[in-house]
Parts: sequence; C-alpha cells; structure tokens
Amino acid sequence: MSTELSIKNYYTLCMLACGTMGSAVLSGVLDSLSTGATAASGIPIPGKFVACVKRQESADRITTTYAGKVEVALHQHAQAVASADVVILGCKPQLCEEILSGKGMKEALSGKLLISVLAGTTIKQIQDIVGPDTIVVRAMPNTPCKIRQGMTVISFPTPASPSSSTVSLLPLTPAPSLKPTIQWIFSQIGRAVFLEEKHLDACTALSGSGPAFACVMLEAMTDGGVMMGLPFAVAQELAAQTMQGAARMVLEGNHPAQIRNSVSTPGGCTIGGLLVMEDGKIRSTIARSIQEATNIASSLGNKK
Ligand SMILES: NC(=O)C1=CN([C@@H]2O[C@H](COP(=O)(O)OP(=O)(O)OC[C@H]3O[C@@H](n4cnc5c(N)ncnc54)[C@H](OP(=O)(O)O)[C@@H]3O)[C@@H](O)[C@H]2O)C=CC1
Ligand SMILES: O=C(O)[C@@H]1CCC=N1
Repeated sequence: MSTELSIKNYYTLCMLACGTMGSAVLSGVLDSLSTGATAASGIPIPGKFVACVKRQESADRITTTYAGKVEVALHQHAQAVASADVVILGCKPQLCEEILSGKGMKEALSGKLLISVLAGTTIKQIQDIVGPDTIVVRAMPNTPCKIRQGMTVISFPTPASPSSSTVSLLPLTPAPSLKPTIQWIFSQIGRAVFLEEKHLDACTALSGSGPAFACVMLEAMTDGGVMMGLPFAVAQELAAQTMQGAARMVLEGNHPAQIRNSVSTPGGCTIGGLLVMEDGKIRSTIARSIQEATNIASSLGNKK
C-alpha cells in the first residue's frame, strides 16, 4: 500500500452515521457547493454524497431535506463506504466499535480517509479497530456548521517512529496534500484550525459543547429582558444579535476586556450589572463548566 493517498476531484463523501452532527456538516457543505464554492488551486472537492443511518424515518428525513442530492444507505453500510473516497464517522462514541467492525467494513475502509467527529475517541482507538490501511483523522466541529458558522478543530495522527520490526504494521500517515482537502470541507462551513490531538477534549468542551453553553447565557439575557417587560421575541433577538456582535468584535481583533470597559460608563448601569454577575461567580462557573465538560469528554471513548 502506498503511503500517499490521493483523493480525486469530485470525490464521493460518505457520512457514516448522519444524525445531528453529520447532517450539520452535510448541510453546510451542500450549501457551500450550491452557492458556487469551488476548489482553489487543485484542492479536490466532493461531488457525490452518501449518508448511512439506522432508522427508516432518518432515511426519509435525509431524502426529503436534501431533495435527492444525497444517496441514503439504510443497510449495507460497508457497501456505501466502499463506494466513497472520504468517510466522516458521525456515530455516538459507544457505537464506534460496533459500526467500524461490522461485516466488510475494514475492507471497505482500506485505503480511505476516515474523519471521525466522535468526542473522546482517540485516533489510536479508531486505528486499532480499522487497521493500518486506513488514514484516521479527528475533527471536532459544532452544530453552527449547519449554517456555515461552525468552528472545527482538526487533529492529524502523530507520525509513529518506525522500527525495523514493526514497520509493516505502521498506519498510513496522511500525506501533506490531505490537509488542504480536509481543511476545504471544514472551512466551507465555518472556521477550521489544526491542533494536536492532546487538546481535542478541551476543544470538544469549548467549541463542540459551546453552542449549548452560549445558549444558556442567551436565554438568561432574554429572561432578564422579559422580566423587565420586553416581548419575548424582541428580547431574544436583542440577546442573540448582541452576543453575535460582541463575538464578531473579538474575532476582528478587539480584546473582550476593552469592549467591556468601553461599555461601562463610570457610575452607569453596565458596571452595576457586571458587579451582580461577578457576585454570582459567573466567570468561574462558566470556566469550571468547560473544565467539567473536558473531563467528561475525555472518558466518552471508553464507554460501552
Ligand atoms: N451534537 C453535537 O453538537 C456534536 C456531536 N459530536 C459528536 O458527533 C457524534 C454524533 O453525535 P450526534 O450527531 O449528536 O448524534 P445523533 O444521535 O444525532 O446521530 C447519530 C447517528 O448515528 C446513526 N446510527 C446509529 N446506529 C447506527 C448504525 N448501526 N449504523 C449507522 N448509523 C447508525 C443514527 O441513525 P438514525 O438517525 O437512523 O438513528 C444517527 O443518525 C458523537 O460522537 C458526538 O460526540 C461532535 C461535536 C458536536
Ligand atoms: O455532548 C456531547 O457529548 C457532544 C460532544 C460535543 C457536543 N456534543
């Protein structure tokens, strides 16, 4: 087997388990293609899509949602994987082993690129199931990928140092040319960064779970507005747009402390509200939530 895996243009992308996260990635990529996204300087892009699910109702949902642009496989998932060039694994971590060791799956995955979005499941755990002939990469996207406002962190396997006795068992190492191919997928649906795998549990908590944490803050701000007499829909719009605006200012290079200061008039209402937040230990509560979620994420790959 060559150590260079080359992906052809208009390749087939298979979503092996296509639930919330798989559909978010699929929707974002399809939307980007329908709005004219093309490959830059020879980076291959997907041209055909297959989605594997378990239940008929999920198959029907995918057929209806994507209006025939996605082929659905309810059974014979190995066959669907065999027809693909790149596979995104999107099942719950506890189903990983069952799905990847299904009949014919190892052979179907041989010589393919497998991108796992599973929380807490290491490249090594997956590589041990699929064997050395599959290139395994991890990605941690989040649900805003669905509207192409996602955040994805991608980790490549660390190259193993070959020793003469084990060289034939070493997994395929991703060729540098695969990076742009993977980056293309996730940068179509938001921001994408590469980080070492040791950081992925923290990223799972911060950006993977993050939309849930952000929505608690958003709901709480909305509640406050409603309490003070604003109609719910108005309060929610104000909260969401304000969070988006502040976040965009940070992404454009402003420091959050500077934004906070510039809003806080001496003796004004903002500093009054901020002190109540500090009394409620909001910072340590949120930071500790990320800590707890990271710890839980790190154990998800070991659950059966
Ligand atoms: N949800 C999120 O925000 C994020 C999730 N993740 C990770 O993504 C992964 C999936 O999570 P999520 O999308 O929320 O989960 P879902 O439950 O929404 O999706 C799981 C999918 O797996 C399918 N499935 C179940 N059994 C099989 C099988 N035997 N063969 C093929 N497909 C099967 C289900 O099919 P069916 O629909 O027919 O039941 C379903 O479509 C998890 O590992 C999670 O850690 C990562 C980042 C964020
Ligand atoms: O809660 C979970 O386990 C998954 C991983 C990141 C977001 N949702």
